Amino acid sequence: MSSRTNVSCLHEAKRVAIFGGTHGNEMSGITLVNMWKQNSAEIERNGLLIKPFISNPKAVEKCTRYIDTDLNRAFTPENLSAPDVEGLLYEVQRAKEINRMFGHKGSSDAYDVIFDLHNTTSNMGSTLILESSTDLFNLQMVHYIKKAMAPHTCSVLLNEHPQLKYSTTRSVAKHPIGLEVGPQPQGVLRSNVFESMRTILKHALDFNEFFNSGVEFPPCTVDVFRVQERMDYPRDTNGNITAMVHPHLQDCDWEPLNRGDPMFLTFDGRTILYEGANTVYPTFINEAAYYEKQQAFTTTCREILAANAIRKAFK
Ligand SMILES: CC(=O)N[C@@H](CC(=O)O)C(=O)O
Ligand SMILES: [Zn+2]
Repeated sequence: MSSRTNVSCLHEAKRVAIFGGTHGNEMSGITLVNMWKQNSAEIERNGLLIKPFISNPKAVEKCTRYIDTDLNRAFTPENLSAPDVEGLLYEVQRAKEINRMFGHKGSSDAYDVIFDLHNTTSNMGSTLILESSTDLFNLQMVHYIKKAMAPHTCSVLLNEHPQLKYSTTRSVAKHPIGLEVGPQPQGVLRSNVFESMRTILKHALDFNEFFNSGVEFPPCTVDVFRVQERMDYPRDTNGNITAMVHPHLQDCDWEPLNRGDPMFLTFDGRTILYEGANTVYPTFINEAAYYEKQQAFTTTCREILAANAIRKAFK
């Protein structure tokens, strides 16, 4: 036992998976994972069992986001407990398989960490996605990664919203963490995006190795962007889109959007302004995969999270 009371002692995090191809057209994660499946030297760390894994191989083969339904929304209690009958949607079947291999979700047998590698068509740069503001291990990890990446920025998106949170593939693990790097078109590999993702993952694995070796991480704070609201495109009565993201907003992910700022440009040249009372920080602006989800961008607010000091509990 530590003589200090302010250090949280956490269970060691030994089993770590790296998922690529949760969406079959996001090429950086797919390429990195396939590379590491062939030669894992780069991702090996002392005291860690690391498994690179293609999560939606059929979608990867077709270079499409999904076959029947979005795998990264499929890890609901209903899907995971559905009986194994013929005719299940491919991704529901796959979610059940992944839950058996890396879960079970919510149980003590689950993998410790799943890094899920994604690309966005939005100009978000390097982003880490968290699902909980109270996961000390993940908060300390993103703090470590942000520091290691400096002077390059690495934003943290906190998706903890009661209605907007979704049942991700990584949610099977005790410590789920998403990596979202852009801009990169679907089906395209860009070297800068590929290299950023590779560097973030290197730092993430280093953190994990240090933690398991017994290193103590001091208290820290993390600047995050907390998911607030989904904004849809303007539509006509038939549901067809009538406007585009305004040129002043396009590519301005993470930059403040104030009341009265341009938001959309209609096809007939009219500007639609943002009318919310508070300043928000938009992200996933004009993400290609979100047209089908009726989402032009996500608004977030800034928040500073504090994390206790942590170290591994001695057995
Ligand atoms: C563009 C994209 O696929 N983004 C991911 C974000 C995440 O992993 O939470 C998704 O919607 O599933
Ligand atoms: Zn994705």
